[in-house]
Amino acid sequence: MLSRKGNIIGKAKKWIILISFFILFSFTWYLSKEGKCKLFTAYSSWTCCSHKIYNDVSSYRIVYDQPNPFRPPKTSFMVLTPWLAPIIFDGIYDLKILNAQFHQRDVRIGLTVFAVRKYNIFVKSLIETAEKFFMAGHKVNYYVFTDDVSAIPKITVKEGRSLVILKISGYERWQDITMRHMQLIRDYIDKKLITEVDYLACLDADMKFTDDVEVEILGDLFGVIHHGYIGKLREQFTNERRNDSEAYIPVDEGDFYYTGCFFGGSVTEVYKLTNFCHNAMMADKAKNIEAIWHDESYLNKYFLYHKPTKLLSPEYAWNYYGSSDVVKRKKIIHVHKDYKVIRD
Ligand SMILES: CC(=O)N[C@H]1[C@@H](OP(=O)(O)OP(=O)(O)OC[C@H]2O[C@@H](n3ccc(=O)[nH]c3=O)[C@H](O)[C@@H]2O)O[C@H](CO)[C@H](O)[C@@H]1O
Ligand SMILES: [Mn+2]
Repeated sequence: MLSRKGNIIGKAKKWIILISFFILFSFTWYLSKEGKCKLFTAYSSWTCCSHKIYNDVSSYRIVYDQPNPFRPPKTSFMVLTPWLAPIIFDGIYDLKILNAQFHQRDVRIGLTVFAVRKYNIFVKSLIETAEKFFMAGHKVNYYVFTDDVSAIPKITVKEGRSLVILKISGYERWQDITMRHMQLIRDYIDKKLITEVDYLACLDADMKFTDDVEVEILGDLFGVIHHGYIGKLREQFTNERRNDSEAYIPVDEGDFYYTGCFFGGSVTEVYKLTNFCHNAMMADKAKNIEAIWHDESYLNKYFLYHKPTKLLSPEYAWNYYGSSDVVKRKKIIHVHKDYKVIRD
């Protein structure tokens, strides 16, 4: 009798445990669906949104933290210019939202790099780090312009991405090499890129990616605030000050000083920018003038009167040594180089 009773209790216990598990599982499933439990929503949003290309809004949903209007994400530096362009710092955006938006549009992104003469040594680490950190999960084409195709090593890129090597004739002077990339980008947009990509990012060769650089940078027109001039007065900017140059900027004008090593935007806006810079350089050349910082000076002139719609913080073009209170994550850095040797 006793053993039978014990048997019944044992069976009941098993059922109770089984039913409890079932209830617990259903409850957590419900929470994950409703976005009420972080652990499960993190898992479900990762499985549904990471690195896939979606065009149909109804086929997925994204779950993310609600923005808190009383908790601005950054208070130590301006994140909105007076012309209402965001200044992109780590922590002010949610990539889940941005990736979903850009995947919906199935965007194609081009990255141009010029590697002429000795600068081809930078290409391998630039592309390899880009494969790790640049626009993960999106369609990317790299365009490497070089005078020596055979010097560019074979680099395998991930599915959905391609590496295009383009032969160009180099220039004697390094100043001409760096300045002429405006013309070459402009002409190649006209010839090919206008139908191949939606956005174009133009980067110096002597750089490498050290952290994620994703769709947060994309917009109609973007420029990067030069790390050396972040808190400087406009009269301290190294703009061109000769008023007969097309790059001339008076001392009482200027918002930020932008670096020449990284800029971009929609392919049509980059066309306008490169066209302006090239024409301005040619007009100056006819007057026997070369702006103080070459293409960077013309770029600063363009950005003064065609203001970028997104400004990237110096996280996106940091030097290989120093640190800063403002910049927490260095996403792209300059590679150390011996100027005399490399430009020789
Ligand atoms: C961070 C920064 O302020 N960058 C600017 C500064 O950079 P840098 O001093 O970093 O100039 P740089 O030597 O990197 O030259 C600019 C780019 O031109 C290409 N190149 C140059 C020389 C050469 O022999 N072969 C070659 O391919 C290459 O892509 C290189 O990255 O000054 C340059 C000209 O004054 C440009 O304005 C740069 O954008
Ligand atoms: Mn450089």
